[in-house]
Amino acid sequence: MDAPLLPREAGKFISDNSKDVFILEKGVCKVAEMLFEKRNSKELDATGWKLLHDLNPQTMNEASVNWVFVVDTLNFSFWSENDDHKCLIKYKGKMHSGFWSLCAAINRALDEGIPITSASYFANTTLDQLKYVLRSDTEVPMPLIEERLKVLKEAGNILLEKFDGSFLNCIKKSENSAQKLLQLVVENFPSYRDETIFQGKKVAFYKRAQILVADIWGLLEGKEDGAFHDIASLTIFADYRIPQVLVHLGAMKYSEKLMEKLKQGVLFQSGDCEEVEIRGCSIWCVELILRRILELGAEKGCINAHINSVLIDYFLWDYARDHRKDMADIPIHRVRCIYY
Ligand SMILES: Nc1nc2c(c(CN[C@H]3C=C[C@H](O)[C@@H]3O)cn2[C@@H]2O[C@H](COP(=O)(O)O)[C@@H](O)[C@H]2O)c(=O)[nH]1
Repeated sequence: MDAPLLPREAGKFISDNSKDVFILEKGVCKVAEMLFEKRNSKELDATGWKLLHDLNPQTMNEASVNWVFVVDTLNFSFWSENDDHKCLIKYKGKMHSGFWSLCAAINRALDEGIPITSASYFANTTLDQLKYVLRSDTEVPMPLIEERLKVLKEAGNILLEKFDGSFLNCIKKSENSAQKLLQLVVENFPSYRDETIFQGKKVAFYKRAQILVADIWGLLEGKEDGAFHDIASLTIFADYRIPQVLVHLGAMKYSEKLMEKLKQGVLFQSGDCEEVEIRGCSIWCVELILRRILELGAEKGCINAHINSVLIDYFLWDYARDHRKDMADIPIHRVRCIYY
């Protein structure tokens, strides 16, 4: 089959043909104005990736690059059926949930002398070793542990065979292009091929591949090997938090039928039309928010060309984290998959 629509075009196509998810222009403008006011803050700057998140590696070196690769290879499906019973991981005296529980587990393992971010180790990890590394401090384990083992070992063996065991070698082949690195990741690492069919067209979200490129950009602060001249070509990373916060902020809305299913906690399959519409409309909604931010800049004579969908994503994702209680009335869509 021919090449898929890439995330931005996929988002537009899905939004143009969506039946249960809608983008609200007034909400798009309101979110754009909120972000425009923060255009000079650390929250909308590449350095925020380290400055705002102490679990992220703070040193720009090869070990940190491989830390990002391992974390983004495992960066999926942290939600629990019951929010009162979920995997929590304690690290340096603080309890972490969701994505941050993964980072806490990786850092805890490294502190214990387990070389979990070295390809020669994680390519040959056993199920028991990975269960130990990702062990929860509650009775609820991290979801999809067997799938995590499979994708981690697969990625480790490919990294050893094709990139001499280091993701930095893959980055160097990208010649400072985010799109080239994205393609290298998707072509070489099968678990990153986040693609599906929507109304007869093949569409790609590439959520983990895009966030991997973005996190490398953040780690390296957009400098040297991380100086991607086309970083603005990436879209948001279509996960289950961004849609929730876009609906909460009034930029997107669900049909009554879909909202009812979400409230009932219906388990969707990766590729279901409602799931694809939620992910695709989220992408296109943020593209419209970005477009409005740039219009505001032009209208007010202040160019903020540095703002892109990656920084908007990071801001919205962190906003969702900080406003979890305020968003309690907006359910996430539930899918168990290795893509997000
Ligand atoms: N769109 C988007 N999705 C993101 C992230 C991140 C972590 N990125 C941080 C790391 C460095 C940067 O500083 C970011 O702050 C995880 N996820 C996704 O969210 C879900 C987990 O949610 P919860 O259960 O609440 O932890 C799951 O699908 C996971 O894949 C992001 O940034 N954007």
